[in-house]
Amino acid sequence: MLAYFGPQGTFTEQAARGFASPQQELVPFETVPAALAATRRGETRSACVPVENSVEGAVPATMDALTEGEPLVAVAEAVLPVRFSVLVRPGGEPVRTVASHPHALAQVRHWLAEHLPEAKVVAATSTAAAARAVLNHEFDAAVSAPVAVRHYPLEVLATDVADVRDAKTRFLLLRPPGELPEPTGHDRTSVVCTAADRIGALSELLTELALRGINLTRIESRPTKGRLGEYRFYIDFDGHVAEPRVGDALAALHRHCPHTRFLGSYPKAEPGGAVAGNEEFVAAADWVDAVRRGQGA
Ligand SMILES: O=C(O)C(=O)Cc1ccccc1
Repeated sequence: MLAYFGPQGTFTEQAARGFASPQQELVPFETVPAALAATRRGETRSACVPVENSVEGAVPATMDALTEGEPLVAVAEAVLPVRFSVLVRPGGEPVRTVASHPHALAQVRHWLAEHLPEAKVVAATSTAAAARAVLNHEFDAAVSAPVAVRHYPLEVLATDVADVRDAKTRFLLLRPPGELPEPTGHDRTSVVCTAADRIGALSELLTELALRGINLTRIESRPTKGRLGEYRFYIDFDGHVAEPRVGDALAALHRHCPHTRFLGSYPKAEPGGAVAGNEEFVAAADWVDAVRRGQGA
């Protein structure tokens, strides 16, 4: 079974369908933490959740849920284009309220100001929860994934709605720690580190990556929810933990931040990124191994 951030008809369901095997059952959960909790309890084999959007940035619920509770690791990622449909009840009632997930609302602000300027904008737990609420007469319109109209008998007021063309959302497939995906040569590694509150702490972490020719693909900070000014850093970079230099960099991050949590090494959904040769790092590690065995100098 595969848990996903639902209900039926979310963008996350579309991503989950891409991850699922044909016979695998998909189970919707109302929130990201609930989907992850089901996987932590072993009720589902994996969970699919959104992690970041090219326009609105990180999904805080996912970041927090990945650091709190038992560890989960990403084994795959998917990147989906995001275009919205605006759904209403059949009958042409005036639209006084419009609801959606905050990430969706942030991506259609200009469209709403132009086409529904009088409507009050309300946050919902997901785009599909907003569609369901429209059906239940709680709101008049929902900004939803185009597939939502297949699950909820609503009418399409507008399609292809997006302030920014080519917006994309990245999703992760998460499992309890176990066997890691094999390295493919175009992988990403994700970690979260709680940096010490002292001068240069973050720059030391980033330098460990730079020194090894490792390309940073994302860095986000979130408060630890403890002391004001204490942060966790979510760091994504190119490479797989099985590669000597990536393993080496992770060990260095752990030396700087004993509270480093490994969030996975998995194939990148889209090729690209700065590529630095791995060969010299492999050759150097082999040389050290030979020295240790007394067979090199
Ligand atoms: O609410 C959904 O449909 C989700 O899957 C989260 C989301 C919201 C907005 C853009 C992409 C994903």
